[in-house]
Amino acid sequence: MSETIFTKIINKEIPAEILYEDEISLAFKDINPQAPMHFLVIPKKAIATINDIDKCDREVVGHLSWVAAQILKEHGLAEQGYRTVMNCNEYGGQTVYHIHLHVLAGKPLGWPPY
Ligand SMILES: CCNC(=O)OC[C@H]1O[C@@H](n2cnc3c(=O)[nH]c(N)nc32)[C@H](O)[C@@H]1O
Repeated sequence: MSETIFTKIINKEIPAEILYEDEISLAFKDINPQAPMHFLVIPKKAIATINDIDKCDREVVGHLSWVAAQILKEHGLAEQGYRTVMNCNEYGGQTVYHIHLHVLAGKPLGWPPY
């Protein structure tokens, strides 16, 4: 698996504002927030894109949404609503090739998201 900057965050080699961590996932604030609350939830396994999710990864990918909801509930932001986004490759605007669930909350979000 190719290393990305997220590997360094997982290994605590570079700092991040961590919101949640367990043996298979990590959640941390996005460095360039696009909403009042904008964080990322990533698997500790370095899966490059959605296209690279193996059948054996399904549970950890679903776990990312559960983690997102737990964090938002803790912050009182779950009931009002929020958006989760996972971008894939160039057209999806993916810039870090380690899958990550964007979680945007804290304000009404427009649609479509482009
Ligand atoms: C642009 C959407 N496509 C995408 O691939 O998002 C990647 C997301 O990762 C964020 N990011 C990049 N480097 C870092 C970093 O060192 N630290 C943190 N805490 N976030 C980072 C970036 O702001 C973007 O929202």
